[in-house]
Amino acid sequence: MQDFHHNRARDLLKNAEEIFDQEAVQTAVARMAGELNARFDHPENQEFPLVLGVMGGAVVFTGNLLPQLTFPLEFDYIHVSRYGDEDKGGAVVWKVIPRSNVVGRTVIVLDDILDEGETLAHVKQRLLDMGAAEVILAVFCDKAIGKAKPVTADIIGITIPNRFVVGYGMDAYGYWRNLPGLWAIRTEDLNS
Ligand SMILES: O=P(O)(O)OC[C@H]1O[C@H](OP(=O)(O)OP(=O)(O)O)[C@H](O)[C@@H]1O
Ligand code: HPA
Repeated sequence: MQDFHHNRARDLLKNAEEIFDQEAVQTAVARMAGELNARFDHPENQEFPLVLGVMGGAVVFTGNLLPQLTFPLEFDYIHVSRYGDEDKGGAVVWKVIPRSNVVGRTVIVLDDILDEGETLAHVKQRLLDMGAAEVILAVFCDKAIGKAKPVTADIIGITIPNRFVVGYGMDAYGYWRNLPGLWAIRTEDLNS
């Protein structure tokens, strides 16, 4: 069983193409931190935003970005999944819902990828329905899918081509969230 997954993961990566290396990723994240600091790190800005990481894909992005933010904030997480171990999205499934600490707050939502936009549209609406004062969507990558999305991100790290990617928190079939760069999976290696 373990060797099946080990070999399948290695085969996927063998045929994949690195589209953004670690340095490019880190440069993009530093720029995003700068954009957030430019808005929130002022003595006259007395906000105390709530930063919400969308688990599990945002775990790496969140861990990199947070120490680069220089203003007072509270951190929490939510857990939503739409892809599971597939390469096509389905219904949005909530695993950990937002808490009452969102009420009246400026909420900065961190996610790894805006693909079809269903997940973050759902997340944003839920936060607003719960009473968040403002929701800022910060996504590490925005996939150019060639059609309109139900939501747009306020802060974007990189725009990626319309390909299924792994790395920097993103997975295919559970594999390769741990890669420091971004790799596009070969179409023939996808299930759908
Ligand atoms: O814009 P969308 O098409 O809705 O896709 C984006 C979402 O898909 C991924 O989550 P996934 O459901 O794979 O769960 P994961 O975070 O555990 O990988 C990713 O982390 C985003 O939250
Ligand atoms: O391209 C992707 N890769 C990994 N996870 C994803 N979730 C939505 N799109 C993607």
